[in-house]
Amino acid sequence: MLECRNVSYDIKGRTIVEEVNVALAPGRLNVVIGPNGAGKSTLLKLLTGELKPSFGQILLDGVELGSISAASLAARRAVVAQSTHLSFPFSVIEVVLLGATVPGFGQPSAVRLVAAYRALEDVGLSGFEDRIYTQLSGGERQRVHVARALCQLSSAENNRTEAPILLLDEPTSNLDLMHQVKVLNEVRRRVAQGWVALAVLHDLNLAAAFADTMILMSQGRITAAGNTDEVFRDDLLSAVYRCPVTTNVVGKTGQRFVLPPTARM
Ligand SMILES: Nc1ncnc2c1ncn2[C@@H]1O[C@H](COP(=O)(O)OP(=O)(O)OP(=O)(O)O)[C@@H](O)[C@H]1O
Repeated sequence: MLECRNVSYDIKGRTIVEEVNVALAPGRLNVVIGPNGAGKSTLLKLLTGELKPSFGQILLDGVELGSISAASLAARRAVVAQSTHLSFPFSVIEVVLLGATVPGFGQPSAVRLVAAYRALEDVGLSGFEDRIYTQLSGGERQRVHVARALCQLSSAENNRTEAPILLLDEPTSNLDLMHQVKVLNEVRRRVAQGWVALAVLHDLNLAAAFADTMILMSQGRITAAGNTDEVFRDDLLSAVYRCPVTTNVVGKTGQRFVLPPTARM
């Protein structure tokens, strides 16, 4: 269980995450939505340990995140950041293996290599192993980073007793529809195996299709959290996004969706 207890984060005299309480349990895909500047990435960085809360606590299985060693944390949780710049001409397989070369893993390299090939297959990049990362398209690069995170957690799998934790900041922002679905299906597959997962997504319909729990952020606070029906309310979304939102339900599946206002005018 990864938990935020009454967490606030201040920078330059401004509170950008305020009194957030979240408990991420294994076996559920948590999706954070909200407008630009709502504090989503900051919350994710607090959950990764990259930022330290100004107030409150981030706990991993009851232990303060800041007191866990970098190596233990790396064996347990993987992060896909909103943007990652790599300027060296690494090959794709080298980038994916970066995720599994954290000191202390103690795994034979063959295990890591198999995990890396599998992760690339999972994100639709089989055959890209020897391509140069800097020469890939934006969507291909993004999928390499998802593969790196999956490889990191799979490589550490053998000596694991606790649930792996996957934290993703807009992992599908550059992906076409098929790859959005592919990547989120792979995340869901891990969630079904008991992983803890949280993804920040901007696409509300993608969020509704894949989330077990939606967390709606606005102005640094959690405005609503729950299943899609609880969060996808016209009044709530219209107020938070400052734009008239009407939600609908797909007849056959009952799945909620949002149309951009212009599409209905
Ligand atoms: N290092 C920083 N210094 C000053 N302000 C910051 C810093 N990091 C974030 N902020 C501000 O905090 C607010 C929240 O930023 P954050 O990146 O968490 O938003 P977000 O919800 O992820 O937005 P987006 O959807 O645009 O990615 C923004 O107003 C941002 O400008």
